[in-house]
Amino acid sequence: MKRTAAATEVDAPRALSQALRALETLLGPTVLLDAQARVVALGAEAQVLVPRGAEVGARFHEALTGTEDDCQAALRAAREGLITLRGGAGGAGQRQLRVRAVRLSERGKDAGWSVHLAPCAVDPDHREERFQGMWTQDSRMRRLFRIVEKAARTDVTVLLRGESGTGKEKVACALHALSPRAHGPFRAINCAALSPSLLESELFGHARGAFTGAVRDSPGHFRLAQGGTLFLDEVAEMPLDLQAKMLRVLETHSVIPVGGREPVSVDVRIVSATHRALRHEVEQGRFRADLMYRLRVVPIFLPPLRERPGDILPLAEQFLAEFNARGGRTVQRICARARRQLEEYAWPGNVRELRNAMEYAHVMGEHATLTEADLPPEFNEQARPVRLPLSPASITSPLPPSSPSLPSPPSLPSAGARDPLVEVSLGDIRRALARTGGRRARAAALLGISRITLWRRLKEAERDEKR
Ligand SMILES: Nc1ncnc2c1ncn2[C@@H]1O[C@H](COP(=O)(O)OP(=O)(O)OP(=O)(O)O)[C@@H](O)[C@H]1O
Repeated sequence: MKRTAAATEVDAPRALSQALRALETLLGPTVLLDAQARVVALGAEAQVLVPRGAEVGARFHEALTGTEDDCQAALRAAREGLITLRGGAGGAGQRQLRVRAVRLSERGKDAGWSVHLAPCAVDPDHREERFQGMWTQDSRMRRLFRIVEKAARTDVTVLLRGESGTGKEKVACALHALSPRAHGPFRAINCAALSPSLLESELFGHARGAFTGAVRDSPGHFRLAQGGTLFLDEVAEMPLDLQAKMLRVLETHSVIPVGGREPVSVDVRIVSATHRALRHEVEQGRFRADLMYRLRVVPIFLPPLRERPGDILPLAEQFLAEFNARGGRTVQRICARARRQLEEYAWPGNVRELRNAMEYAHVMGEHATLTEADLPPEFNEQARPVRLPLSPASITSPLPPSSPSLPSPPSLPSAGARDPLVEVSLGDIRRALARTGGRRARAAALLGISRITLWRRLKEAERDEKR
């Protein structure tokens, strides 16, 4: 059929508003700027976020009521930036927007920016911190570092709780390194990795002839850690009878080696870790309450990586820089699609998994740009665990301008039709609440969960945080 001129004519304003709607569905509130950083168009969601001065033709910083420097920096930044708004919505003082600007080009020339916004509460404490080999820009983690510094000055027992790979051993090392015991030894033992009898002799030592194969005396970890710190990893897995002996050691500051009679004095600081809630283990009769109280004078909870999404890409880039320094391939950037996949992934293995994924991608890829094809197989599997695409970070990974077709949109599930593989983290809930101005019903609908589930999840989190 021959096309008529009318049939091929494009209704430009309509096409622009449809494109903006699609961008906002995929990436959140969106503002398009020309090459002089003047507003060309605002999506409906962006208009809600920047209600004042948000006129077409306005300069970006005027539209956002942010400082020119902040806005220029955000436009130039490869990573996302924060812009502090003056006289935020309702005139209620200051607000911040998390911003990522994507440069657009046309026939090799700068054509402006697609800017993606996410509201965020003003965090006066927001900044990056490197602490004892750990990096973060998350305020919870930064508060945790301050607790570690205080606890390190004393000999109090510390119980670290967190999922695998969140950095518990790193924190245990920090507690040692910052303590007056830093000159002494740091010993670590994994209570889940040994049989009960072996664990006892590894901890308390044994006398020659105590059991078949005990051909000589062995000091055990307590004595080897003399004057230093002993890190009991996976302490919840310790068998009950050994828990009783451990309690006695903590009370008497002495150990009796297996097969020995005389107690030997020990001067050791104990730091323990577990991925379980010890209180629950106590309730279930699997852990002694008295030992729990002895071990957790200072309890410290390490948040999972999915609850600090702002750490994902910077950490990924730092790991890549580390692998670049080893030689071989040099990765200069991560492409937009890979960034988005990294941000949306749920990271069940936390920072360790992120580090391993970057090492895999560094080895497998061949070019200066790391692409989604370089990522480990689980990223290309349909059923990969994903976070909901609500995080400020996840709205910020745009499609490359040259992308031939739109990827299937990240599925914001409809109410009652949740994919059971999609974990709704506390972070997702907080971001949904931020996006809906605190309206729980709307946040629940956005997340595809019931209001009751949202409420219950918040209560659980409050309880966990108090522990
Ligand atoms: N904030 C961080 N910055 C940089 N690297 C980190 C950070 N947190 C953890 N890592 C790295 O992640 C890896 C796992 O950390 P670590 O062994 O301390 O975790 P864990 O919670 O003790 O894990 P598990 O419970 O499985 O023993 C290590 O390579 C560590 O260096």
